[in-house]
Amino acid sequence: MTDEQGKGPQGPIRVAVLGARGRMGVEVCRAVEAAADMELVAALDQGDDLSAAAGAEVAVDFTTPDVVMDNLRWCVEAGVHAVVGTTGFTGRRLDQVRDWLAARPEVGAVIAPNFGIGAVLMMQFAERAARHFESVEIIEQHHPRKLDAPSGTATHTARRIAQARAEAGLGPAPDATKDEVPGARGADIDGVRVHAVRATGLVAHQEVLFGTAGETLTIRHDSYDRVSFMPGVLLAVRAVRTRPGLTIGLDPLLD
Ligand SMILES: NC(=O)c1ccc[n+]([C@@H]2O[C@H](COP(=O)([O-])OP(=O)(O)OC[C@H]3O[C@@H](n4cnc5c(N)ncnc54)[C@H](O)[C@@H]3O)[C@@H](O)[C@H]2O)c1
Ligand SMILES: O=C(O)C1=N[C@H](C(=O)O)CCC1
Repeated sequence: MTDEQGKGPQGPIRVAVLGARGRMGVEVCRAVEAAADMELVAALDQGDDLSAAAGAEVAVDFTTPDVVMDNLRWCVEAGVHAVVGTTGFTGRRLDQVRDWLAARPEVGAVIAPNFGIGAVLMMQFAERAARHFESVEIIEQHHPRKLDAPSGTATHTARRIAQARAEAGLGPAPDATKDEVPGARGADIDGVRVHAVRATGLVAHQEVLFGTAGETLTIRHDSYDRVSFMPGVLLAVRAVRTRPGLTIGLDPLLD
């Protein structure tokens, strides 16, 4: 239940942003400040003391893969719910987060490789199509200042496709390549080839190309502006307080 300003019975949701001076952090600060039911209580970046986020109910992390685990550990131990968009989450990292959360069962964390609603649907559509096609490859395209390749979204998509193919009893996609310049066939993520393109002018884009006898299917998503991620981030901030434990991806929040 909310009042006329959209605030809950205990006032606005107190939000801290980690990575606040980054490309995503700036946009998240703007979105939180514009949301009637939220209050930005800390905007922190490299070198700032995390204890300034102790008064927050929810911390949103868009930092870098090398620091996100320390931030997340701090949040869980401090009892601050976490919404994490930073990439670099391997299965081992997710297990580690589950362990931390097990010790603080009232705390929630949402970790999503992509907060764009269209991107979430693109991944769902790709997972659904995966069982019907012999071949699949992913082409992701991003701005050249991105630190990681392939993208978190592409890695997550590849893992979901690989799982769907395995459940459908599909073997490896056909590929006669014998003579290869290293990298020409992309990265192998659970048996799915992923090609990473970096170019000025791009923001975040992905194509999933499926093929079978006589036909192909291309599923494509484009983020032209980082505002595209904000509805998903705000949705997660609102939801995480009542979702203890680990939530991976935005899918369960959309349903
Ligand atoms: N999940 C999504 O929807 C989504 C969307 C866009 C980007 N991303 C990911 O978010 C991350 C950030 O992307 P970006 O383009 O904003 O990068 P960026 O380099 O512009 O921003 C990262 C910010 O984190 C800061 N930082 C570094 N160490 C820190 C620390 N210890 N504490 C606090 N801040 C620290 C940096 O100074 C910088 O300002 C990347 O991993 C990217 O892949 C995810
Ligand atoms: O700009 C980035 O960096 C992005 N990172 C995420 C990823 O790696 O999938 C989401 C899209 C934008």
